[in-house]
Amino acid sequence: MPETPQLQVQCDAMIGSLHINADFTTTHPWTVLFGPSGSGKSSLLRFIAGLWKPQESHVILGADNITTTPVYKRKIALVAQQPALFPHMTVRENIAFGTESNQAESIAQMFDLFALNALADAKPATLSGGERQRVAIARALASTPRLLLLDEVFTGMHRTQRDTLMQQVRSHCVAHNIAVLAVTHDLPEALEADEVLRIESGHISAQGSPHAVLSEECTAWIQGVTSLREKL
Ligand SMILES: Nc1ncnc2c1ncn2[C@@H]1O[C@H](COP(=O)(O)OP(=O)(O)OP(=O)(O)O)[C@@H](O)[C@H]1O
Repeated sequence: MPETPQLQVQCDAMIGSLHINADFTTTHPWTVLFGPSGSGKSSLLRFIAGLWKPQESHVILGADNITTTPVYKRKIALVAQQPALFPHMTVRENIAFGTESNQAESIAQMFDLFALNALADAKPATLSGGERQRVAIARALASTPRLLLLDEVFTGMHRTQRDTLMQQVRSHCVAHNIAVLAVTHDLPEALEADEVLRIESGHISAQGSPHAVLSEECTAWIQGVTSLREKL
C-alpha cells in the first residue's frame, strides 16, 4: 500500500545575506515550517519546488533524488499566500490549466471538495480572497502532486474558514498519500501539524511534535490570555 512520501532536504546556500543551512527528513503527512520573518522559510520552499537551484544542495522525495529534476516533472505543487491565478481565465480554466487530459476526474473532485461549482465560470477578480485561495489550492491538487507546499496560505483567514479549508486539504492529502509542508507564523495553525520544524536564521533548530517544539510559544500565549482575563 502506498504511503506518504518521505521528504529529505539538505540545503547549504546563501540567499542575499542569509546562509541557509538546513538539513531535515520528514515522513509525516502534515509538517509545518515555523520561524520568524526572514528566517528562510519561503526560500526553502522555493528550493524544494525547484524554483531556486543552489549548488551543494539536495532534495529527495520518496525514493527519488529530484535535485536536478525540472520543476514540471517533480510532482510538487506550491501555493503562495497571494494566489497567482490567471486573471483572464475562469475558475474552471485556472483549475484545469497544466493538468493532463486523464486528470478530468481529479478536476471534478476538486470542484466538489472545495464547493467551487457555483464559481466555475467566474473570473478571479470577482472572487473574495478566501475563494481565490480555494481555487489556488484546488489547482495545485488537481495536478495530483506527491508533495504540496503551502506558503502562509491560511494566514489572515477567519478561524472557521481556515479550519474548514485545512480539514478539507488534509483529508484529501491523507487519502491520496500527498505529503504537505506548510509555512506558517500562526501558533494555532502550527499546533494542528503532525510535526513542526523550527527554522531560525536559515537553520533547523528543532524538530518534533508541535507541543514539544512550540512549548515556549504555548506558555507565552497562555500567559497572555491569563493576563487579559485578569484585566476584564
Ligand atoms: N531572490 C532573492 N535575492 C536576494 N535575497 C533574497 C531573495 N529571496 C529572499 N531573499 C532574502 O533571504 C532572506 C530570507 O527570505 P525568505 O522570504 O525566505 O524568508 P521567510 O522566512 O519566508 O520570511 P517571511 O516570513 O517574512 O516571508 C531574507 O533576508 C530575504 O530578503
